[in-house]
Amino acid sequence: MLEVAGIGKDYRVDGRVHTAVDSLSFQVAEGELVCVVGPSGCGKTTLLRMCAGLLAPTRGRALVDGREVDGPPEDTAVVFQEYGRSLFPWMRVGANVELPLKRLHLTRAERRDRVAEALRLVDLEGKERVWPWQLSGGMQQRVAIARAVAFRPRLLLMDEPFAAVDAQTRADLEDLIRDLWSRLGITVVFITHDIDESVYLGQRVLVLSSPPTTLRAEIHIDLGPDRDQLETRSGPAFAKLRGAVWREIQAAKRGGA
Ligand SMILES: Nc1ncnc2c1ncn2[C@@H]1O[C@H](COP(=O)(O)OP(=O)(O)OP(=O)(O)O)[C@@H](O)[C@H]1O
Repeated sequence: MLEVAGIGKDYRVDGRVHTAVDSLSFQVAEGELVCVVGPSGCGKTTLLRMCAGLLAPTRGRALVDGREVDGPPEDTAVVFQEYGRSLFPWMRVGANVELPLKRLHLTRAERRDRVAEALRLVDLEGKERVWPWQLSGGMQQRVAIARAVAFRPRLLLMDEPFAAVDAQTRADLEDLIRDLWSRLGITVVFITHDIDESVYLGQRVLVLSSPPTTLRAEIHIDLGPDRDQLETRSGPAFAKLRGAVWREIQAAKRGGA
Protein backbone atom coordinates (compact mmCIF):
# COMPACT_ATOMS: atom_id res chain seq x y z
CA MET A 1 0.00 0.00 0.00
CA LEU A 2 2.71 2.51 1.06
CA GLU A 3 6.24 2.11 -0.15
CA VAL A 4 9.04 4.44 0.87
CA ALA A 5 12.00 3.93 -1.44
CA GLY A 6 15.33 5.58 -0.64
CA ILE A 7 13.56 8.76 0.39
CA GLY A 8 15.67 11.65 1.67
CA LYS A 9 15.39 15.35 2.39
CA ASP A 10 17.99 18.09 2.52
CA TYR A 11 17.00 21.46 3.92
CA ARG A 12 18.91 24.57 3.00
CA VAL A 13 19.52 26.73 6.06
CA ASP A 14 21.46 30.01 5.74
CA GLY A 15 22.97 28.81 2.50
CA ARG A 16 24.12 25.51 4.01
CA VAL A 17 22.67 22.11 3.25
CA HIS A 18 21.34 20.15 6.23
CA THR A 19 20.55 16.51 5.50
CA ALA A 20 17.55 15.82 7.72
CA VAL A 21 16.69 12.45 6.20
CA ASP A 22 19.47 10.62 4.41
CA SER A 23 17.75 7.58 2.97
CA LEU A 24 14.77 5.62 4.23
CA SER A 25 13.17 2.54 2.74
CA PHE A 26 10.29 0.50 4.13
CA GLN A 27 6.88 -0.79 3.18
CA VAL A 28 3.53 -0.74 4.90
CA ALA A 29 1.03 -3.37 3.84
CA GLU A 30 -2.66 -2.71 3.32
CA GLY A 31 -4.46 -2.74 6.66
CA GLU A 32 -1.32 -2.49 8.80
CA LEU A 33 -0.83 -0.16 11.77
CA VAL A 34 2.81 0.92 11.87
CA CYS A 35 4.34 3.34 14.38
CA VAL A 36 7.45 5.40 13.69
CA VAL A 37 9.68 6.57 16.55
CA GLY A 38 13.14 8.07 16.79
CA PRO A 39 15.21 10.65 18.63
CA SER A 40 13.92 14.22 18.70
CA GLY A 41 14.57 16.00 15.45
CA CYS A 42 15.36 12.82 13.50
CA GLY A 43 12.94 13.74 10.72
CA LYS A 44 9.70 11.97 11.64
CA THR A 45 7.55 14.92 10.58
CA THR A 46 9.64 15.40 7.46
CA LEU A 47 9.05 11.75 6.54
CA LEU A 48 5.31 11.98 7.11
CA ARG A 49 4.99 15.18 5.11
CA MET A 50 6.80 13.55 2.19
CA CYS A 51 4.45 10.54 2.35
CA ALA A 52 1.46 12.92 2.48
CA GLY A 53 2.63 14.78 -0.61
CA LEU A 54 3.04 18.00 1.37
CA LEU A 55 6.82 18.17 0.94
CA ALA A 56 8.89 17.13 -2.06
CA PRO A 57 11.73 14.69 -1.29
CA THR A 58 15.26 15.61 -2.34
CA ARG A 59 15.89 12.01 -3.38
CA GLY A 60 13.97 8.76 -3.55
CA ARG A 61 10.20 8.62 -3.45
CA ALA A 62 7.09 7.51 -1.68
CA LEU A 63 4.53 5.40 -3.53
CA VAL A 64 0.92 4.78 -2.60
CA ASP A 65 -0.52 1.76 -4.41
CA GLY A 66 2.48 1.86 -6.72
CA ARG A 67 1.88 5.49 -7.75
CA GLU A 68 4.54 8.05 -6.92
CA VAL A 69 3.38 10.65 -4.43
CA ASP A 70 3.76 14.11 -5.99
CA GLY A 71 0.89 15.84 -4.19
CA PRO A 72 -1.68 14.79 -1.57
CA PRO A 73 -2.73 11.31 -2.73
CA GLU A 74 -6.39 10.45 -3.06
CA ASP A 75 -7.69 8.21 -0.29
CA THR A 76 -5.16 9.63 2.18
CA ALA A 77 -5.92 11.71 5.25
CA VAL A 78 -3.53 13.34 7.71
CA VAL A 79 -4.05 14.19 11.37
CA PHE A 80 -1.58 16.64 12.87
CA GLN A 81 -0.54 17.28 16.44
CA GLU A 82 -1.95 20.77 16.68
CA TYR A 83 -5.70 20.27 16.60
CA GLY A 84 -6.10 23.92 17.63
CA ARG A 85 -4.65 24.98 14.32
CA SER A 86 -6.14 22.25 12.16
CA LEU A 87 -9.78 23.12 12.93
CA PHE A 88 -11.23 26.35 11.59
CA PRO A 89 -12.56 28.33 14.58
CA TRP A 90 -15.11 30.17 12.44
CA MET A 91 -16.75 26.91 11.35
CA ARG A 92 -18.93 24.74 13.51
CA VAL A 93 -17.88 21.15 14.16
CA GLY A 94 -20.13 19.77 11.41
CA ALA A 95 -18.76 22.19 8.81
CA ASN A 96 -15.17 21.37 9.83
CA VAL A 97 -15.76 17.66 9.36
CA GLU A 98 -17.62 18.24 6.10
CA LEU A 99 -15.01 20.49 4.49
CA PRO A 100 -12.77 17.87 2.78
CA LEU A 101 -15.87 15.99 1.59
CA LYS A 102 -16.63 18.89 -0.74
CA ARG A 103 -13.84 17.56 -2.97
CA LEU A 104 -15.83 14.37 -3.46
CA HIS A 105 -18.84 14.01 -5.70
CA LEU A 106 -21.41 13.60 -2.97
CA THR A 107 -24.86 15.07 -2.49
CA ARG A 108 -25.51 17.31 0.50
CA ALA A 109 -27.49 14.52 2.15
CA GLU A 110 -24.63 12.05 1.65
CA ARG A 111 -22.17 14.54 3.12
CA ARG A 112 -24.44 15.10 6.11
CA ASP A 113 -24.72 11.34 6.67
CA ARG A 114 -20.97 10.90 6.54
CA VAL A 115 -20.42 13.74 9.02
CA ALA A 116 -22.98 12.28 11.42
CA GLU A 117 -21.45 8.80 11.14
CA ALA A 118 -17.89 10.05 11.68
CA LEU A 119 -18.92 12.05 14.73
CA ARG A 120 -20.71 9.01 16.11
CA LEU A 121 -17.57 6.90 15.60
CA VAL A 122 -15.50 9.31 17.70
CA ASP A 123 -18.21 9.55 20.34
CA LEU A 124 -19.30 13.10 19.47
CA GLU A 125 -22.72 12.24 18.14
CA GLY A 126 -24.94 15.26 17.51
CA LYS A 127 -22.18 17.86 18.04
CA GLU A 128 -22.47 19.31 14.52
CA ARG A 129 -23.67 22.75 15.68
CA VAL A 130 -21.05 23.23 18.39
CA TRP A 131 -18.05 25.54 17.83
CA PRO A 132 -14.58 23.93 18.11
CA TRP A 133 -13.55 26.36 20.84
CA GLN A 134 -16.41 25.15 23.02
CA LEU A 135 -14.76 21.71 23.18
CA SER A 136 -11.88 20.37 25.28
CA GLY A 137 -8.53 19.65 23.61
CA GLY A 138 -9.23 15.92 23.47
CA MET A 139 -12.65 16.53 21.93
CA GLN A 140 -11.15 18.87 19.34
CA GLN A 141 -8.66 16.19 18.38
CA ARG A 142 -11.57 13.76 18.05
CA VAL A 143 -13.19 16.22 15.63
CA ALA A 144 -9.95 16.25 13.62
CA ILE A 145 -10.01 12.43 13.60
CA ALA A 146 -13.69 12.47 12.58
CA ARG A 147 -12.80 14.76 9.68
CA ALA A 148 -10.16 12.26 8.53
CA VAL A 149 -12.51 9.30 9.00
CA ALA A 150 -15.45 10.96 7.19
CA PHE A 151 -13.24 11.17 4.14
CA ARG A 152 -13.00 7.33 4.30
CA PRO A 153 -9.28 7.26 3.60
CA ARG A 154 -7.52 4.00 2.91
CA LEU A 155 -4.32 5.46 4.33
CA LEU A 156 -4.31 7.52 7.52
CA LEU A 157 -1.10 9.38 8.38
CA MET A 158 -0.86 10.70 11.94
CA ASP A 159 1.86 13.04 13.19
CA GLU A 160 2.12 12.92 17.00
CA PRO A 161 -1.62 13.48 17.19
CA PHE A 162 -1.91 13.05 20.96
CA ALA A 163 1.19 14.92 22.10
CA ALA A 164 -0.79 17.92 23.32
CA VAL A 165 -3.49 16.19 25.39
CA ASP A 166 -3.48 14.95 28.98
CA ALA A 167 -2.55 11.35 29.83
CA GLN A 168 -6.08 10.07 30.42
CA THR A 169 -7.42 11.60 27.20
CA ARG A 170 -4.42 10.26 25.39
CA ALA A 171 -5.16 6.71 26.52
CA ASP A 172 -8.78 7.07 25.35
CA LEU A 173 -7.66 8.42 21.97
CA GLU A 174 -5.18 5.56 21.54
CA ASP A 175 -7.98 3.07 22.07
CA LEU A 176 -10.16 5.07 19.67
CA ILE A 177 -7.51 4.79 16.94
CA ARG A 178 -7.10 1.04 17.43
CA ASP A 179 -10.86 0.64 17.37
CA LEU A 180 -11.30 2.71 14.18
CA TRP A 181 -8.38 0.94 12.56
CA SER A 182 -9.76 -2.54 13.23
CA ARG A 183 -13.35 -1.59 12.38
CA LEU A 184 -12.62 0.36 9.19
CA GLY A 185 -9.73 -1.75 7.90
CA ILE A 186 -7.59 1.29 7.11
CA THR A 187 -3.81 1.44 6.89
CA VAL A 188 -2.30 3.67 9.59
CA VAL A 189 1.15 5.21 9.89
CA PHE A 190 1.47 6.78 13.32
CA ILE A 191 4.37 9.04 14.24
CA THR A 192 5.10 9.41 17.94
CA HIS A 193 7.96 10.27 20.26
CA ASP A 194 6.38 8.12 22.99
CA ILE A 195 7.88 4.64 23.18
CA ASP A 196 5.02 3.15 25.22
CA GLU A 197 2.46 4.57 22.81
CA SER A 198 4.27 3.06 19.83
CA VAL A 199 4.30 -0.39 21.45
CA TYR A 200 0.71 -0.18 22.64
CA LEU A 201 -0.64 0.90 19.27
CA GLY A 202 1.50 -0.72 16.63
CA GLN A 203 1.81 -4.04 14.93
CA ARG A 204 5.27 -2.92 13.99
CA VAL A 205 7.53 -0.13 15.24
CA LEU A 206 10.07 1.48 12.95
CA VAL A 207 12.95 3.15 14.80
CA LEU A 208 14.75 5.94 12.97
CA SER A 209 18.38 6.91 13.56
CA SER A 210 19.68 10.38 14.39
CA PRO A 211 20.19 12.70 11.42
CA PRO A 212 21.24 12.11 8.70
CA THR A 213 18.42 9.68 9.22
CA THR A 214 18.14 6.09 8.11
CA LEU A 215 15.99 3.19 9.33
CA ARG A 216 17.73 1.85 12.42
CA ALA A 217 15.48 -1.03 13.47
CA GLU A 218 12.13 -2.63 12.89
CA ILE A 219 10.45 -4.30 15.84
CA HIS A 220 7.45 -6.58 15.50
CA ILE A 221 4.88 -6.09 18.24
CA ASP A 222 3.47 -9.51 18.93
CA LEU A 223 0.94 -8.40 21.53
CA GLY A 224 -2.07 -9.69 19.62
CA PRO A 225 -5.13 -7.76 18.47
CA ASP A 226 -6.85 -7.16 21.82
CA ARG A 227 -5.08 -4.50 23.81
CA ASP A 228 -6.04 -3.07 27.14
CA GLN A 229 -4.51 0.02 28.69
CA LEU A 230 -4.05 -1.65 32.07
CA GLU A 231 -3.46 -5.31 31.30
CA THR A 232 -1.41 -4.99 28.12
CA ARG A 233 0.81 -2.27 29.53
CA SER A 234 1.51 -4.14 32.78
CA GLY A 235 2.44 -7.46 31.17
CA PRO A 236 5.98 -8.83 30.71
CA ALA A 237 5.69 -8.94 26.91
CA PHE A 238 4.98 -5.20 26.84
CA ALA A 239 7.93 -4.46 29.14
CA LYS A 240 10.25 -6.49 26.91
CA LEU A 241 9.13 -4.72 23.75
CA ARG A 242 9.30 -1.30 25.38
CA GLY A 243 12.86 -2.16 26.46
CA ALA A 244 13.79 -3.19 22.93
CA VAL A 245 12.50 0.07 21.41
CA TRP A 246 14.07 2.13 24.21
CA ARG A 247 17.48 0.53 23.68
CA GLU A 248 17.34 1.21 19.95
CA ILE A 249 16.47 4.87 20.52
CA GLN A 250 19.25 5.28 23.10
CA ALA A 251 21.72 3.74 20.69
CA ALA A 252 20.39 5.99 17.91
CA LYS A 253 20.99 9.04 20.11
CA ARG A 254 24.57 7.93 20.72
CA GLY A 255 24.91 7.31 17.01
CA GLY A 256 26.21 3.77 17.63
CA ALA A 257 25.62 0.70 15.53
N1 LIG B 1 11.49 23.77 6.92
C1 LIG B 1 12.66 23.44 7.45
N2 LIG B 1 13.78 24.13 7.15
C2 LIG B 1 14.98 23.78 7.65
N3 LIG B 1 15.19 22.75 8.50
C3 LIG B 1 14.10 22.04 8.84
C4 LIG B 1 12.79 22.34 8.36
N4 LIG B 1 11.91 21.42 8.88
C5 LIG B 1 12.64 20.62 9.66
N5 LIG B 1 13.95 20.97 9.65
C6 LIG B 1 15.04 20.29 10.36
O1 LIG B 1 15.04 18.94 9.94
C7 LIG B 1 15.27 18.08 11.06
C8 LIG B 1 14.10 17.11 11.22
O2 LIG B 1 12.94 17.83 11.61
P1 LIG B 1 11.55 17.10 11.86
O3 LIG B 1 10.59 18.12 12.40
O4 LIG B 1 11.17 16.37 10.64
O5 LIG B 1 11.94 16.05 12.99
P2 LIG B 1 11.04 15.28 14.07
O6 LIG B 1 11.68 13.96 14.28
O7 LIG B 1 9.62 15.30 13.65
O8 LIG B 1 11.23 16.21 15.34
P3 LIG B 1 10.52 16.13 16.80
O9 LIG B 1 10.85 14.80 17.37
O10 LIG B 1 11.17 17.24 17.56
O11 LIG B 1 9.06 16.35 16.55
C9 LIG B 1 15.49 18.99 12.27
O12 LIG B 1 16.88 19.18 12.42
C10 LIG B 1 14.81 20.27 11.86
O13 LIG B 1 15.43 21.39 12.47
